[in-house]
Amino acid sequence: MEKKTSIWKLEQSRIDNIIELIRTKRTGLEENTGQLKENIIDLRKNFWEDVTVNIDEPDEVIETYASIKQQAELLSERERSHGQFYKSIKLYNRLEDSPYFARIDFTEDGGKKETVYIGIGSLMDKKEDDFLIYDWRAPISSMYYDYSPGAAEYETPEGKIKGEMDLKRQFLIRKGKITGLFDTGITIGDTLLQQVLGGNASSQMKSIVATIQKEQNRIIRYEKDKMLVVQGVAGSGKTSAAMQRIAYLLYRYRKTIRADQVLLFSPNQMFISYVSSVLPELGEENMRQNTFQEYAAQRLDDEYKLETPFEQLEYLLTSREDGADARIDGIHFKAGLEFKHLIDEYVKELAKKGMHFRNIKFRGERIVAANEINNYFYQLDAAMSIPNKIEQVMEWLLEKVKELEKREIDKDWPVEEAAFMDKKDYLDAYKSLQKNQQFNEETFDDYQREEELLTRVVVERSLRPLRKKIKKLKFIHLRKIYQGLYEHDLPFSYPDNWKQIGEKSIAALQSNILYAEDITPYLYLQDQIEGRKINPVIQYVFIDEAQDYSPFQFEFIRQLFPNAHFTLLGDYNQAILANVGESPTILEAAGGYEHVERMKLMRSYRSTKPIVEFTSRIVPGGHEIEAFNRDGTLPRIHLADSEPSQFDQIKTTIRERQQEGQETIAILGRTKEECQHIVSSLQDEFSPRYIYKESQTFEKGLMVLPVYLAKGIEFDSVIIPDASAATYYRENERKLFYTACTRAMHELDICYRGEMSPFLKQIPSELYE
Ligand SMILES: Nc1ncnc2c1ncn2[C@@H]1O[C@H](COP(=O)(O)OP(=O)(O)OP(=O)(O)O)[C@@H](O)[C@H]1O
Repeated sequence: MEKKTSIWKLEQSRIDNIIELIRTKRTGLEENTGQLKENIIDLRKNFWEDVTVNIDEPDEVIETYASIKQQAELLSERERSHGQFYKSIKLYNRLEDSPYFARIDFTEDGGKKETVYIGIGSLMDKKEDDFLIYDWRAPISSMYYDYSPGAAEYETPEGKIKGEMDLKRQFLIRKGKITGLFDTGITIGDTLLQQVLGGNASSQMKSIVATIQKEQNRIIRYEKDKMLVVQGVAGSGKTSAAMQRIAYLLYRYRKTIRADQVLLFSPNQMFISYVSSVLPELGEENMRQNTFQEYAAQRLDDEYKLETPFEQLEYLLTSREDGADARIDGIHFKAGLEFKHLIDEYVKELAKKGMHFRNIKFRGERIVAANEINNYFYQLDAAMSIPNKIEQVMEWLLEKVKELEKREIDKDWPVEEAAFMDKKDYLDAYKSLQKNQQFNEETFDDYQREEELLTRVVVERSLRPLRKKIKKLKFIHLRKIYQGLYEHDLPFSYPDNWKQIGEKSIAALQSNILYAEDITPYLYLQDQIEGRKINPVIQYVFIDEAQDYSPFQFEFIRQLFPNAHFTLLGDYNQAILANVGESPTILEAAGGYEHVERMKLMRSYRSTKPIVEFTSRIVPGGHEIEAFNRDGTLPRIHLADSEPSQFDQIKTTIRERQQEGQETIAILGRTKEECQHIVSSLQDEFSPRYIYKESQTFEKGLMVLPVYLAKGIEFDSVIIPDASAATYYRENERKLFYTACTRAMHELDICYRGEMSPFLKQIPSELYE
């Protein structure tokens, strides 16, 4: 005890010294930042005074250019330093509160013992000679995550460093004071991890730097192959590892990669806001985040209403209409790469025949007929690619518009419209004429000339939207071309009910709805015709919940980012979207690519041991799932004999959980309809928050939401309102049920009526109450 106290005091006094140094450094920096800011303002104000502008002689032009460039470089260098200072100040503020979370003592073979303190950022001593704190991402820090005391090693750019680690200590420091100190043995302090995981759910994901596990650290620091595929069980820290990996990459390649060159594909909007605080907490800027849906919507310019994958799932969970089977078959077929090959074949056909174009109209009159465009297109050199031909068509149409412009100027309508021009438009037109030096004060009263020039402006303006449309290639009738896919008989093995599949899609398209399963193929076809849109800037793409992306969709994304490294994370047991059907998910199928590294995460950290033991029985192969050793109560299954008593049961459960202090309680319904029903029956007493749209964020308290919106998120307590055999019985909903149950961190309650779902029947009764 005596020893511990003295260690504690010693460590605290080191922290006190460090905090003092942090404060001194920060004050110095703040003074410098202030000066720098003034300096930047001055530079901006006097930018033109400090450059020599002279453009009369060619030599002087070069000199002027050099002078401007030099001045601009100076300014941007100062601005960069300012950004850097600002970042350092923010880091000091965080370090002042909690300078580090770990210490390791390491003796390199043949070297001296080194004491390494690890925190979220690094700190040098006064003389800037030695590290007082190492960044958790520094090579030496990796030993903290990878080894227990004993022989240890770490990689550096110069090679492996081996030695002996004889102390591994963890700290909990808040407001500069040690509140916990543990010397750890075999794994990274179970004590600390126990404490962290025992806390309440938060509406924002937290960083896990202090307790990253060895298997997670491999993912975070992986650098070799272009593609990393992680299959991890529910709650194994996939998303957490992904976020730490981004922070790691931004540090490791800080000279070459910026945060906006990293893109994370997220399952929904709620998830986007859930993870958005992790990187700022670590002192990094957020990466770009997008849902695939958002990306598609941007590309399609609001031409269609896009069905979301969640609406598609709702349809499948609830639809009993005729033709639903055809749609399901269509969803599965269109998810596969075979459909992509089919489109490739179709495009080859289109090079010969079958394109569709739209009439070009102006003021209700047809200027160029669709078949004229068609003829022009097909008389172009057959060796040219379709996108090249399209470009030629565009140029040709723009020429036609020019001719049209000349004709329209002589008509009456522009004169009439010019007369009704409002004052502002009139002045704008006048100014633009003056700018083009077609006009001056003396000639302005020349009425005829004024009229002529104004009509020209009127015509040019009226033609602007048409020109824009042509440049955006809107003369291609993509919908019809896409529909043509169902009409052609290409040498391919179509599903038997291809015709019915086509009818469903076409009916939707004609009402301007693009089904979720048609979005990727539609965009892909568009790219083949208009030319592929690629993004060469993005260096790292992360796909979370990757099990829900179809192989076609993944291939499409891969081609979109030709220079990127990919990290895919997911769990095939949570493949709840209809894309995949019974086929392997991309986590399993990504094997077709070269240079892929695969990793597995088998241990679940989110839920208590009893919950993991229970939920792992729901899915095949679940015996391989390991639970982190965190105690808790057994899940409870509640039987009711009628609907009212089932609701009473739910209410009692809510009250109990609230009394226990569970802050975030989620009732996860199978469909929206079920959720609405629950919300209305709980309204009077509990006023739960109903989350039905992915754009909503979640907060602490009691909420009701469909399972698919809870993807990737967690709650202190989860209540499954109805797990009767009449509700959950279809085999293809097993994963949905599993996903629902694995959202629980501390408590899981399942209600049912009559017979229990077959997914529950197989669970040994000693695993629940
Ligand atoms: N090393 C760790 N230290 C502390 N907490 C951890 C660690 N690993 C995971 N966790 C916690 O476990 C929970 C689950 O993590 P995360 O959401 O990253 O898992 P996931 O594999 O993405 O889950 P799912 O597939 O079920 O959505 C989170 O609360 C996370 O903070």
